[in-house]
Amino acid sequence: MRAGADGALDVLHPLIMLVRGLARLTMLVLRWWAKAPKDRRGPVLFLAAVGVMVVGLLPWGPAFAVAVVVGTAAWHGREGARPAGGPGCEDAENERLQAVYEALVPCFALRDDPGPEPLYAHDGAWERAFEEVEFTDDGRIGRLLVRYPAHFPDSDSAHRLAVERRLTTKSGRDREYRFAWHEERNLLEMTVPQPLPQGISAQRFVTGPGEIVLGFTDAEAVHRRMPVADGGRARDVPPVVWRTGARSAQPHLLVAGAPGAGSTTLLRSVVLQALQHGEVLVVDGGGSGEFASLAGREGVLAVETSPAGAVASLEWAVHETERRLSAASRARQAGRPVPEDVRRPLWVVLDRPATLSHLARAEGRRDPQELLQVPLRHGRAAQVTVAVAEHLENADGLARAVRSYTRARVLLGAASPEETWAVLGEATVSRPGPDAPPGRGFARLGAGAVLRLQVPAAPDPLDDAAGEAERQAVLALLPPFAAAHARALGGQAAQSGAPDGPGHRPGTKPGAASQAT
Ligand SMILES: Nc1ncnc2c1ncn2[C@@H]1O[C@H](COP(=O)(O)OP(=O)(O)OP(=O)(O)O)[C@@H](O)[C@H]1O
Repeated sequence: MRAGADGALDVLHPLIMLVRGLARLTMLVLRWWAKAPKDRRGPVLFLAAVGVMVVGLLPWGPAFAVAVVVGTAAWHGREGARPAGGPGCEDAENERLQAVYEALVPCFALRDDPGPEPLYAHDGAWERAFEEVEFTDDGRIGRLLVRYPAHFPDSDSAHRLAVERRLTTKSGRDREYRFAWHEERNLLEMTVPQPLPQGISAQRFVTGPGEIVLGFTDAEAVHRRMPVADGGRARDVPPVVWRTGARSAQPHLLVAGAPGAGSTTLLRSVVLQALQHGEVLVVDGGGSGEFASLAGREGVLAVETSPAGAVASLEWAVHETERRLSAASRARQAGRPVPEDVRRPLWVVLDRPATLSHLARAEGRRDPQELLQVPLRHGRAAQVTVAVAEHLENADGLARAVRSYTRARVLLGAASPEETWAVLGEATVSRPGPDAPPGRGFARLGAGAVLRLQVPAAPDPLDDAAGEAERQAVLALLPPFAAAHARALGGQAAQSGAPDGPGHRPGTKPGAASQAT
């Protein structure tokens, strides 16, 4: 019985294909008709009638015309119905698109539009407004190119956000969307982006001096490709590279994130890269010991976890910044090259400083964040880079200087459009989906585009719960322990006239001491 039905279907297949193609062609014509302005319909109808007459008068014209129609219908009907569909599929798609259109009417329609046929009206058809539409295999909108009226204030982010919100709601909130506003053509493109490169571990990235890989982004968002090792395989991925140093327009970094979204991991990844060419002073305000693996390593000046230690180390960083500035200025005046110890990058890395400031105030001490003002303000010229990470919910505990001078920004995890605006200076309704892994978010360097970001995995190597391969990757990047380093640092600081290195404990390794407490 079943074999018989299959046989009949095989015999009827060309006919089914033709009928399907004819139905699709008819839909195309009807859609065009609904979409076309009234004043264009008449002339086109007239031209079509003339064409039919001319073809009818030619000797082989009708036969040729039938052959063209059959061929076109066969071509259009060659692909079967999509899984979501069958005959009802197009109806369902039309319904979805009409719902999206209706949702956009309040944003785009003018109350007393003088035009005879406004693009957006409550009884309007989506066909006129949506230039291109693509559906995914499961019947959901995958891409939409929306034409909007010229009066829409597309440079106003609140208006843009309202449109993006409605599009997201009507297209399904459980997915991430990317919006591209083409202001010069009054077009808005909504796409569902491909997943970002994931699971890439910390490693020696192929970068130039002063370049730090924050993570990886969409292929179409950046031109650069970077070879990385991913689970034993080499692949090229599009990186988000932050340029630091004297020529950088964004010399300092602020990472804000939901708890557990991976901001500490990003700082650790930054420190591992910074240690390749410079020295790092770490202040761990969370006090959870997540930077303990760095203590005592070559190039790590201190790992402070207490308000007292943080204040002492940051006071040293202030003096060191000033020393570098005056040494560089003296060298330039004398026509000498800037000394090597002034050109060597110094990093001041703070995780959760708001907590530390709170504790310092409670203990009647100086707020450690106050001391960041000098490195933030003058660090660029002194090769001093500041990187700060804070939980979104504590972002109001960040000092003004931190908020003003950190122009490289990263936002990790779920955030409201308002929080996104506060961190990135641009609101977007798009957010990592519910299944997004930690380390997913957005990056913005200065006034550049907001880029989706996946941070490489760089877990605390002392964390037993982390994956073995990722922990080993971090351990392989850690510099060796430096027993003599603290003594050298004390001597160098004494020579330069600055206080005795971070923590003011001459001859000791302040980071190791303070981490141990
Ligand atoms: N980019 C990443 N890739 C893989 N795992 C990650 C990534 N970022 C973070 N993780 C994992 O997610 C967990 C939380 O990370 P992390 O401690 O960095 O987040 P956090 O935002 O600093 O959290 P907290 O609220 O504890 O301060 C850890 O187990 C970490 O290994």
